[in-house]
Amino acid sequence: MNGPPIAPSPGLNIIPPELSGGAPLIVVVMGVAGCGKSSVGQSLAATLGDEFIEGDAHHPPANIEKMSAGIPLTDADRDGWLATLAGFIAEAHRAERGLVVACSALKRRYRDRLRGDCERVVFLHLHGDKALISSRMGARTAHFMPTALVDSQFADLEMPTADEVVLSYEVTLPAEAIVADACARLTGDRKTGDRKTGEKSGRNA
Ligand SMILES: Nc1ncnc2c1ncn2[C@@H]1O[C@H](COP(=O)(O)OP(=O)(O)O)[C@@H](O)[C@H]1O
Ligand SMILES: O=C(O)[C@H](O)[C@@H](O)[C@H](O)[C@H](O)COP(=O)(O)O
Repeated sequence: MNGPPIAPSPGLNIIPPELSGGAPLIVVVMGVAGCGKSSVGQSLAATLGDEFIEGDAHHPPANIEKMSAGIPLTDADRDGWLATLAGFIAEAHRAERGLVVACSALKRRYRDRLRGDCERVVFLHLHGDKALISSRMGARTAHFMPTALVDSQFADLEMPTADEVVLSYEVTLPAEAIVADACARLTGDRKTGDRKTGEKSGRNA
């Protein structure tokens, strides 16, 4: 594997033993716009054989219009969107299915909302330098999110802490390295590839 080695941050990157070996986990790939949620999330879901849900596809049109116009979302704007994604997570949890969701989940209370009482939820936080993330956002074509919103994204970000179940990666790492390391930590002694492949539902349309 190329790229810098993966060094877990203290207290993070540990999947509690009670989550290893049981039903597949539900992963929320989180972080500010442009950090790599969609790229890493899609690839992780494909590797695990789980369904992938693109959170952006579930914003109401008013939220997309607001962000496109360079106006940051408020807690109220995010409320219904988080409820929708929390519903998908609860459904996967009930069915004991694995699931990967790309969702910024910037604030602690948003993450608590997404998790609800589903104990199999793990957050995968992609974090990095504002300048690097801005340049990746700027290089992206055909995306509604303007680089102008990067400051508000960082202002809203509440870094996950060790009392949350979090895998944390620097965005300087290649996406393939992040996926390989996360996959190994998430599956523990479970094997990937022998699970039923998640349906690619219309949720991402
Ligand atoms: N680990 C990485 N290394 C280099 N480029 C990356 C990495 N992850 C994502 N990218 C690129 O950065 C840009 C933003 O990634 P994207 O997945 O759209 O982020 P997000 O979904 O968080 O907004 C894309 O052009 C993507 O190809
Ligand atoms: O809560 C928010 O402010 C948004 O959800 C935001 O964080 C999210 O990242 C956008 O939907 C942009 O989409 P990308 O993350 O794909 O740039």
